[in-house]
Amino acid sequence: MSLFDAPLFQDAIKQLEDAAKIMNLDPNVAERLKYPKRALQVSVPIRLDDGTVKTFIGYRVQHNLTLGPGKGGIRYHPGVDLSETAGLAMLMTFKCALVGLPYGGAKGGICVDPTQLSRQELQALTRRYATEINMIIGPHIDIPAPDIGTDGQTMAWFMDTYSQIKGYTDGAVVTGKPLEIGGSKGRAESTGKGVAFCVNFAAEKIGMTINQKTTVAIHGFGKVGIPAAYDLSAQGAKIVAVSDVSGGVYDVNGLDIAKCELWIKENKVLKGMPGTKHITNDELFALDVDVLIPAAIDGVITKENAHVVKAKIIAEGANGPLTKEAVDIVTAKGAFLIPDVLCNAGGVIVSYFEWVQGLQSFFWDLDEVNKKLHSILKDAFENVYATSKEFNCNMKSAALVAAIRRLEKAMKLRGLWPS
Ligand SMILES: NC(=O)C1=CN([C@@H]2O[C@H](COP(=O)(O)OP(=O)(O)OC[C@H]3O[C@@H](n4cnc5c(N)ncnc54)[C@H](OP(=O)(O)O)[C@@H]3O)[C@@H](O)[C@H]2O)C=CC1
Ligand SMILES: O=C(O)CCC(=O)C(=O)O
Repeated sequence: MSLFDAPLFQDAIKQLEDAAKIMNLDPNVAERLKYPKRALQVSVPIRLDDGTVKTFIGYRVQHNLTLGPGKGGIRYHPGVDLSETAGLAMLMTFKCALVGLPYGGAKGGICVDPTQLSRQELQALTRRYATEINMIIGPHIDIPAPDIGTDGQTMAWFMDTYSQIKGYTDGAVVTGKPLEIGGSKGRAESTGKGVAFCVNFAAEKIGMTINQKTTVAIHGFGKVGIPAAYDLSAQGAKIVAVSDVSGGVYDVNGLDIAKCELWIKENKVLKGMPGTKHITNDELFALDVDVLIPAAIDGVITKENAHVVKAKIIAEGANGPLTKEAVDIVTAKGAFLIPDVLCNAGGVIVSYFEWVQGLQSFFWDLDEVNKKLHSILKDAFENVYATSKEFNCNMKSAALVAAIRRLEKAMKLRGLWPS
């Protein structure tokens, strides 16, 4: 697999080219943005509980560092490869630029199924990976965070390993840490909360109010899907379906989210939850709901199934859940699409708050975190919406245009690209 092969990377390039055309972007800037600045592949050998040694392959890619240190999650998933990681790093560049954070874009990951490893093996994997990529990370170089298959515990092991190498405790090297070791209030729920904020902003634009009549389906019931479900159901919306790899559970009267969360904690998968109807993930996409939130993995809505989507608002909680062709189909049908780099930016925004708080050793209360999150997302949403009107394009293209505008100015001021 080359750097350019993954569908997500190719899709990111297509989005970039599309935005470049719309905004008549300087071709030198477009050319520079097509390539990651730096990509590191590492071997991560660990001793398994049975005494054998197994080697996993890990990556850290920094796409563009014009605006500041690299920022982006670490993914543990069997689908991780260099090209997908590079595509995700590119999306992080656009996301951070769009919401005005002083960060560049980066992403990392290991090709592994974390559910097949014990806690001890996961700790060994994380510590060895942190050691192997140590040379290109740091609080002012590149700051990882959780993504699919990783969590606060992963960040704690990562931060501890980095601190051991440095010889002093340095929490600002990662975000998404548990509160006890310098995490921020609100980070764990921030991505899902941001998705719920964006759904409300979009609803307002199309004259919809989120209330007891609103129906919602959520694909992916993890760190993004769960808090989004809680926030929207707290507003009265009926979450009629949620899903994981085993498929979905459906209740026309609305699911009890706390019960779903408890069920998954005890049974690992949603399938079989009493009092609900089992549906497939494909059936979930086709539900006649007001809001569809794909919050699992990329490339799940394509030109093959986009035509079955009926939702009025599609909120991209995941990175790249709709391919470019799918975005064109659903927006042509009149759906309001909230693009990933805006919709799921709540996570990196509160990561930024965590980093700032950690560097200052001065921590904020939850209300302050959530107010600041709302304010940044609202401004970014209005900017993307206004850009979509200015260029007569969909929200996906508008988000990239708005992000690249900011980035282009910074690139030219710094003179970091060949003129
Ligand atoms: N966490 C964060 O702060 C941020 C995450 N994101 C993006 O959001 C998405 C989800 O991340 P996150 O919630 O952290 O990940 P998690 O690992 O916490 O949850 C992922 C969820 O998606 C489900 N899932 C995985 N593969 C499939 C599939 N093929 N079909 C259906 N469901 C599937 C998982 O099911 P199961 O548990 O059964 O595997 C799980 O419910 C990713 O695209 C990520 O990049 C974006 C911004 C920030
Ligand atoms: O919180 C962060 O730093 C990054 C989160 C992330 O990986 C993402 O937004 O896709």
